[in-house]
Amino acid sequence: MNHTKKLVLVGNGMAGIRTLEHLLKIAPGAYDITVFGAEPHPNYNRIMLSSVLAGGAGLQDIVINDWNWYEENHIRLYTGDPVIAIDTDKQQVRSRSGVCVAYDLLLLATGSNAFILPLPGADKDGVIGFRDIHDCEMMMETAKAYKKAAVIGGGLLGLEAARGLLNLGMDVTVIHIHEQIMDRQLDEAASSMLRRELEEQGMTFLVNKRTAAITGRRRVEGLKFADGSGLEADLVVMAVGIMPDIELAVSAGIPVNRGIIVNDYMETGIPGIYAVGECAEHRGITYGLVAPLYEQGGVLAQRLAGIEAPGYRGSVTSTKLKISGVEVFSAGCYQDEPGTRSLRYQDELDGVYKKIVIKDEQLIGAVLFGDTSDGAKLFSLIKSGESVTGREKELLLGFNPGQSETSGSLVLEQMPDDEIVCGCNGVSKGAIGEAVAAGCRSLAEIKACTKASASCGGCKPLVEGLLQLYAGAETGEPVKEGICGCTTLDRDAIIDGIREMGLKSVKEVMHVLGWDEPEGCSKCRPALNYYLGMLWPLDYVDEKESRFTNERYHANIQKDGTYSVVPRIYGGVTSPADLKKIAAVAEKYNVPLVKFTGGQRLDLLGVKKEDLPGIWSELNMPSGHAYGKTLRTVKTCVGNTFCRFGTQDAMGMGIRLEKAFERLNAPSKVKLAVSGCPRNCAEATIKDLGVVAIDGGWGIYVGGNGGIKVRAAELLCTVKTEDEVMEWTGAYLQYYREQADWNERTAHWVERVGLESIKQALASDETRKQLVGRIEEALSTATDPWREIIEDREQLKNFVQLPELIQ
Ligand SMILES: Cc1cc2nc3c(=O)[nH]c(=O)nc-3n(C[C@H](O)[C@H](O)[C@H](O)COP(=O)(O)OP(=O)(O)OC[C@H]3O[C@@H](n4cnc5c(N)ncnc54)[C@H](O)[C@@H]3O)c2cc1C
Ligand SMILES: NC(=O)c1ccc[n+]([C@@H]2O[C@H](COP(=O)([O-])OP(=O)(O)OC[C@H]3O[C@@H](n4cnc5c(N)ncnc54)[C@H](O)[C@@H]3O)[C@@H](O)[C@H]2O)c1
Ligand code: SF4
Ligand code: FES
Repeated sequence: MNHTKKLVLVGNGMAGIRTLEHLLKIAPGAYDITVFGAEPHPNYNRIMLSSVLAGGAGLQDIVINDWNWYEENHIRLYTGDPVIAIDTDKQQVRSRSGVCVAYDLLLLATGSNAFILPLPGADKDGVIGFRDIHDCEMMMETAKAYKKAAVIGGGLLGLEAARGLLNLGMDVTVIHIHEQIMDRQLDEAASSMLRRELEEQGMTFLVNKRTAAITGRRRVEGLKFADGSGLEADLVVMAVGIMPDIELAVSAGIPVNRGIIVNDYMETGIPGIYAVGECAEHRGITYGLVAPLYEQGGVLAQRLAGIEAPGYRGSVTSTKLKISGVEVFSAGCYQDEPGTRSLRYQDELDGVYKKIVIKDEQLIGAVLFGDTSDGAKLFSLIKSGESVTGREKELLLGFNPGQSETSGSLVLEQMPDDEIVCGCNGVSKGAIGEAVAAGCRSLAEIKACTKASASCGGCKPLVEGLLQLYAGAETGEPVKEGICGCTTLDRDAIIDGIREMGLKSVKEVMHVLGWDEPEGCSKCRPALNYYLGMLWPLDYVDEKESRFTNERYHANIQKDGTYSVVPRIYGGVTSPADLKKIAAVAEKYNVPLVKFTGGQRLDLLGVKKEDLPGIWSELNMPSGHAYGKTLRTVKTCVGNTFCRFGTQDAMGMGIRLEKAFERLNAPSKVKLAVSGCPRNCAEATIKDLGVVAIDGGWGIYVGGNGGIKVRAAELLCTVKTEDEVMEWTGAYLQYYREQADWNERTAHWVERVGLESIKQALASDETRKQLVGRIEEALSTATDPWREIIEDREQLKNFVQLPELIQ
């Protein structure tokens, strides 16, 4: 007689199977297990459906446990056969096909259903939710025959669906009921930045819109809105939230509210029946993300294994939007509320926004846009609840291992071993440590071994940090990692690949070098665009779509959506004629603010996009490139032309440098300055390259920065003549162009590689001449972008309606 207890799991999804995985580990053979799944598939990673739709993964890639797994673990599996009744007295379940199975313990993990708005016409063909493989396949089929997609709901799911449909070649409109998209995860600033970015990717948004009806005959033809307007659509995807699937529980008399009510041990109101996952309601909360569901699964597995352990207390959640090219992270309480203190950092140039919310000395929430690399560490701090007093700056501006006692590496070191690092796949810090101990030495190997970072990718920085912590220290060498989550190749490998295989476009690089994400992301696309331009200066045609907004519009976008215009003023030396032109333009276009910049330039702020070409044309001055990864300004003092202390002509030197290197395409922005004596009024020693006059010559200083982390420039060399200044500057800048990572400022680069190595590289006359030759070649193809746009009707269309074109 078999005394093994019978466990029946209803729901072959992520939470239920995760619970079984745990249970099999801690109590192998304890139960005779049967699983019923309504879908005709083995257990798969639902999260990855977004990647499947977007073309980043195939259905075969998202299976978590294949058919063999069930067999190997002696699990009886019924797929495509939902349980339709539970007899709680007889303790047995019955499936749609009539299979009856008795249980000692029953586990409900039925997940959720997509919420379909009960609108007139919601039953038409072409109206679907986005929840399972079937929905995904249906969208992919529809995209082959139809063009216009409408996604109702601008939340995580709606936006990921919209991105996928764009990749499938459809025109996509997202209809959102509120003003701000992702209003459940983001504050106003981050939401606006996200919307702008997605609009640039090709999405159209209709906000503050309430859908009233779906029109068409058998198949959907359009939407009608409550305000009387309408939209044509061949496909409507509803992504307005989810409803826990409690139908079966209700029919069995199990107590429910929004979800199936459970206690801290996932027990329902009926003894012997448990619920886990999205269908379960714990302390009044139902969850819609896997991390908390995996936590529930862990607690339940221990309960089923008879292990005494603390119960489930509820979870703080974090989310990351899985759209390549967009970095968005949100965790905990992200809105300002009474008793909370919010700190914000915004960098309009690089499109970065960060906000942290503090209450009673603890970090309780964070929103990151543009740079989410600290997301996982902030999330870890939110969960730990430790005091963050005095660490606000570090939290907001970024963890920097080795900088302080409270640095990022310390956060990782102090993290308990059982803390989950990868929420999507339930991988703990300890498991990463074990993988490294077993020989994993790259993110790809850790991914293959543990599945950490294989889904949303939000944990990649944390996994990389742990890899560095465990393997970096052991080997004494930094671990080489991919330039972003789309590839495992580092910069050097990519550059070698491009060179050796003669690759000539961003797409080709991603294809030939085996990118995981076929479209790349906001990190790798501009980096590849830069590397290709640097390697093939004469042939490569710059890919505008791989550049950031500011570089595409050749103006700095401001927080209210207007732009700023900074004409080039060489060396900061202007003339009455230029000043008159600037004043006339500012008056004519009602420019709200005219301001001197820190680099001695005049900035016209608050300009509307459609006025840009007109202003550029009437200024008739070159672009000051105040927006790009290029030479920005050469600041000068008056030097010996007027100043009684001056020993050299600082203005002349500065103007010569600026005229030689303007329009230079660089890994990051480059600022120069020239001072006429060591009093250094032009602050040359906090610039990327500063030239300071000394008696009978010049000192050239490099690697300075006056930004977030002030760094004093270091002396590269002293020279006698202006020509030598030109040669050393050219050689140094070209060496930086060739060696630095994309987006790496000179200060970081010099710190990383060490000044000595740069001095050595530039020591020989011959090498310097070659470097100068190459920089001149690169500069020979540079044109003035403002003029180029004014003279190109195609490009002008991005700014103004054709009838208004400036000739
Ligand atoms: C496109 C998409 C992207 C997502 N991205 C993320 C993300 O990036 N990060 C994140 O954390 N979360 C994400 N989620 C949410 C995440 O997938 C869910 O939270 C998770 O899958 C829920 O797990 P579950 O086991 O509770 O439910 P499910 O995975 O839905 O599993 C429930 C299963 O039970 C089956 N079932 C229902 N009733 C019965 C029955 N009577 N008999 C038998 N079987 C039944 C269902 O068919 C289903 O297969 C995403 C969801 C979608 C749809
Ligand atoms: N990257 C991720 O973490 C990820 C990705 C996809 C899905 N998910 C999860 O899947 C579940 C479903 O996602 P979701 O985005 O549908 O849910 P959601 O509740 O997060 O968002 C739904 C959005 O639809 C909007 N909305 C509601 N009614 C509307 C209407 N009538 N018209 C237009 N907009 C309306 C809401 O304001 C909300 O912003 C969630 O639990 C989500 O967390 C997570
Ligand atoms: S740096 Fe020297 S030369 Fe230049 S303004 Fe100052 S004192 Fe005069
Ligand atoms: S947290 Fe999503 S893949 Fe790790």
